[in-house]
Amino acid sequence: MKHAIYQMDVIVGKPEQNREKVANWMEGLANVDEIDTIVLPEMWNAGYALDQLEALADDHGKQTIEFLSELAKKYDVNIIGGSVANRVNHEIYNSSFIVNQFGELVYKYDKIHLVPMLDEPRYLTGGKQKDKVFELNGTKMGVIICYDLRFPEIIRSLILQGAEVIYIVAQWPSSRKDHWKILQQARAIENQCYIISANSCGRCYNTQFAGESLIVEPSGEIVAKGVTEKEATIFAEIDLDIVKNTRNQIPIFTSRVPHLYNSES
Ligand SMILES: O=C(O)CCC(=O)C(=O)O
Repeated sequence: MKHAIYQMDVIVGKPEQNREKVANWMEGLANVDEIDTIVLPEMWNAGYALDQLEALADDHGKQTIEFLSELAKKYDVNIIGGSVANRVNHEIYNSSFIVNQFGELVYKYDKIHLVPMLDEPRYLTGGKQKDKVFELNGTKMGVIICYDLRFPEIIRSLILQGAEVIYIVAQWPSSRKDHWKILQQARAIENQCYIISANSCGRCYNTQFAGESLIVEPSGEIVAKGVTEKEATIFAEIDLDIVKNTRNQIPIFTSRVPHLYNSES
């Protein structure tokens, strides 16, 4: 599966301009015909304009779904739609929409873990649905959003549902970029899966975002990486046989002893 990741400099508070940016980026992808899946970063519609989300959030994700569906059909690609501010009645979620190459919505995920350091719980509502895998081109996959990366339980849960690829969409700050890289490598190694991340770059108020979107193999090796703090497109092909081979060589999933893990505590 060939991927193109958009390490986007999101324009804060300007959903219309950001949609235009994404559409132009896709138009400019020279080899879009060969790409199976594209990946966008977190909150790419409004950025972290948290105090303006009442006005900026997409109502029931309608505009986002329509926009992504059109792009998916036009370019015949699956879209891991990053995440957007999404208003559902009186609540605003940080939601990821996944659309297949036929323009069909295959999954929606609302960010479960909200970030206290950013005051997210004041402006957003945390997801209430249990995490689930989705399928693209016959492969089971999962998606999580930024701070979720700090909770290994959520990725393990997706892996135990059969995921071989985990997407992480983020606006991760430069100040903690070591965590960004190390946590992704650790999650790839311990779950023997691909980790594919799209981070933003640029600034929002006083925060600089790291860029450095990654594709990490099940061995933990980084096979593609975006530049630091600048816009970029990262191309990489993943080989799912590597997941199977890694799981055969070090069979951690048959060595697990779950009845001895006090996982609810
Ligand atoms: O966990 C972190 O250090 C960054 C999290 C974050 O910025 C986010 O979830 O948007």
